[in-house]
Amino acid sequence: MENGAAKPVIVAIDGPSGTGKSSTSRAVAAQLGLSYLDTGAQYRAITWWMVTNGIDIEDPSAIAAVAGKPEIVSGTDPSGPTITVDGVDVAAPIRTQEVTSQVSAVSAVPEVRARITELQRSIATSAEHGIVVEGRDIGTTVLPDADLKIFLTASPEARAARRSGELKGADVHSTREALLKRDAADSSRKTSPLAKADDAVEVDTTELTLQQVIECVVTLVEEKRAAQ
Ligand SMILES: Nc1ncnc2c1ncn2[C@@H]1O[C@H](COP(=O)(O)OP(=O)(O)O)[C@@H](O)[C@H]1O
Ligand SMILES: Nc1ccn([C@@H]2O[C@H](COP(=O)(O)OP(=O)(O)O)[C@@H](O)[C@H]2O)c(=O)n1
Repeated sequence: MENGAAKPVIVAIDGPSGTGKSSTSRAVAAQLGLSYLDTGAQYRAITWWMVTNGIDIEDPSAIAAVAGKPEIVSGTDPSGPTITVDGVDVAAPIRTQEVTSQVSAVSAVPEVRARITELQRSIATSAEHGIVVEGRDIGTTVLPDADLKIFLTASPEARAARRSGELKGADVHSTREALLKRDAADSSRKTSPLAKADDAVEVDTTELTLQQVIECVVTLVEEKRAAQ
């Protein structure tokens, strides 16, 4: 747009675990003055609530029955994203092994996805300057009309090495197995599985530095904006 504020731009970044979605999305949003939404944190938050309230994670109908109860609020400033459940800051507890190992089961429940998807759409449409939203089904289901869709990939070895680097003391082999198990569950669920949208740009980050991935995505966003 000439002589005015740029039209809000919506960027969807999807891909499996450890491909660099969070780090890339945050940096791109910060660099371009956009909001940032980590949708995985929302699924982790609802999982944390289920675990904390003693809901049987093996029972999808028990999860479905209470999916509407917790109030999840996401702060979308890329320099300090936040997440609360019923007013409690859960940024740390949602990263525990306990939550990580249960999140795929909770996020496969259609009532959970419907609730969280609605929340994601309302956050995305109210972002004044635009937003980078990262997850598994953003380009396919949550925001199919996003201005730009990116699908990040990397070899399982690279992803496991990155993740075990973060989790001090975790060995690469067991991290790789856990990560592949979660990918398989996320890719095979019936409702809105992890998938590349037909019109997404695929970026294999195996041999790229984080900085190179960020630059690549920033360039793609700028090209889109220039063409609008
Ligand atoms: N291209 C890259 N090269 C090396 N390390 C990376 C790269 N991209 C991300 N990382 C690191 O890998 C880890 C996982 O990245 P993250 O952004 O959390 O991935 P995701 O959100 O896809 O699970 C982080 O420690 C991050 O700094
Ligand atoms: N859009 C999304 C985002 C995450 N998720 C679920 O939430 C889990 C945690 O996502 P995450 O982005 O925090 O995962 P990692 O950063 O550990 O890869 C995934 O394994 C999925 O089960 C989802 O189903 N849909």
